[in-house]
Amino acid sequence: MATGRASDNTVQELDFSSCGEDGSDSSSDDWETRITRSPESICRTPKISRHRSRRDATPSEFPTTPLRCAWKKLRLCDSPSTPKSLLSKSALSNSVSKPCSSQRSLHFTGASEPTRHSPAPSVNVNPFTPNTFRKASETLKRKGWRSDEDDQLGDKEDHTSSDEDDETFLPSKRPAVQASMLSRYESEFLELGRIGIGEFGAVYKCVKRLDGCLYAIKRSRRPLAGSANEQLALKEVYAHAVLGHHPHVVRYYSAWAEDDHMIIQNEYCDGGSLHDAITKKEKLGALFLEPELMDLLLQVSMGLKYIHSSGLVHLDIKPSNIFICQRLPANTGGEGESEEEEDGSLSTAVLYKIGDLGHVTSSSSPQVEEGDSRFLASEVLREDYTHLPKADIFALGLTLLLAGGAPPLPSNGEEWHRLRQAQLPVLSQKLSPAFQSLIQMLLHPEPHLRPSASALCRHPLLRRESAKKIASQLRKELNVEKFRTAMLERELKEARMAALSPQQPFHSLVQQFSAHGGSLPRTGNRVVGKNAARSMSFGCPGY
Ligand SMILES: Nc1ncnc2c1ncn2[C@@H]1O[C@H](COP(=O)(O)OP(=O)(O)OP(=O)(O)O)[C@@H](O)[C@H]1O
Ligand SMILES: [Mg+2]
Repeated sequence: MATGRASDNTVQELDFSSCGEDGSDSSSDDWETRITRSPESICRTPKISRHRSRRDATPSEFPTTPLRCAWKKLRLCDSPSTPKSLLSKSALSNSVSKPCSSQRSLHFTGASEPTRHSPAPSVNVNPFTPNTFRKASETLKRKGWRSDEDDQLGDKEDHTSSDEDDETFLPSKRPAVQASMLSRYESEFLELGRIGIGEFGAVYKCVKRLDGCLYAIKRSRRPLAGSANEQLALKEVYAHAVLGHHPHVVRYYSAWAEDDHMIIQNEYCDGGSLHDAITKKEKLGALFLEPELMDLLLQVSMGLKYIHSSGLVHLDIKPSNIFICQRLPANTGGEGESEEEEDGSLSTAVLYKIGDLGHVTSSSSPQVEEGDSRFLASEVLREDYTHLPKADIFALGLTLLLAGGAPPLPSNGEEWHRLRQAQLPVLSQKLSPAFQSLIQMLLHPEPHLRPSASALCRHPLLRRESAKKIASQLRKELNVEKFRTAMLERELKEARMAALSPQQPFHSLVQQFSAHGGSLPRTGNRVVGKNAARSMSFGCPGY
């Protein structure tokens, strides 16, 4: 998997500007030749190669597949729509392949009176976004980013995909592109940089001009019409649309077709993928330790439980398809997280989310497109689909091994088979026997003997670890509260003493308390610890 900064060339050469049928494919070809394949994406079993050739088959071999028809119908470049609305709209109209006049009238800035020849829309600042991004947005606002004169903006090629983007990204300096020339992607999003490349496509970090929030926009690498790739693309969209929202599944917002490529707008996960996190730790000579592995296992099991209970299976669970969201302190006590509270993952610093639903299929009537061969359960290779959800459990077991320090997994050969015969690699850390045997169960050669995702969510070992974490979090919070109370008691005592002293005039009392950043002690309904900022200003040992 390749991550990193979007090179100047890449950004410059992307051609999203056409939404007509007759858009040239040359940009796509350039695109494809520029892409370096991820190590994960090039590992396939011979069987998968067979599937691959099926995918790359000519249109005539798939003349009337429903998916093909659906794809054609998706070729709209209209106002923002869900796939469902796209489909229903397309059923009503035959004019879908014509350049869309409605798109020309899309105006998001509100900063100036939109005209037909207005430049690219700028980006709105969302006051409700988390601090980091808001700060960046406000800085930009101060710099006059959202001015009427978009040609004052900085160079688009200055954008990178680095973490500093959140703090310092600059908007694009567009040549005098008229809004009427913009694709939906361009008119609705400001691209900040490329964040990853996979088998299916490239993923870009973008800010949506209208709501000012970050999104991960995935664009298929190859033109889809006429190839079986459209089946994969649509699978991902269908799965997302059916799945709805879950804290451990990457959230889907929208999808549309543009210039014969599928574009999917997903939640942006600021911690990147688990694969990135493992690589980063490896470089530092570190590993995911047992409590972290348990947390990972519990959280991904929750996501899988949700997917499986919806009658679907993922079939491509692996570190590069598990995404990380760093939890902001402000979120930890928020409402609307009851599901997480129930599951016990509220106390964790990171949220793991299952993404990349391109291989999802129904467990009852499966159409299997195997994922990465390194994570493939042997029964799937044998085309035994009777316990498909357990194939996800198997892949999760291997994912845990990798995070726990196992050497790289084989994509075929003797070693591949040994792993599927309960012969696990030696890890570079010692795990407790209980956890070791749980991992062994995940990788059981007999799929029906592997625990289900639901059983894993209830597993005492994982629940205990999660309870320990909650207890430690609560202990920390209790200590902070104790410290605050102690400070308030001290202030109260000092105030009482000062009040009792006959020499001290009232105004000096006021001065004394304001010097402490405090307030006069009140009789009545003082809420202890309410003014947290004041108490914390004395400095809290250990925090
Ligand atoms: N929502 C997201 N938030 C942050 N980064 C993302 C997101 N989606 C994808 N990425 C980045 O882009 C890379 C490729 O994404 P994704 O897995 O969706 O594409 P893919 O083409 O299906 O890849 P593969 O076939 O290798 O699984 C990921 O490994 C990750 O680094
Ligand atoms: Mg992927």
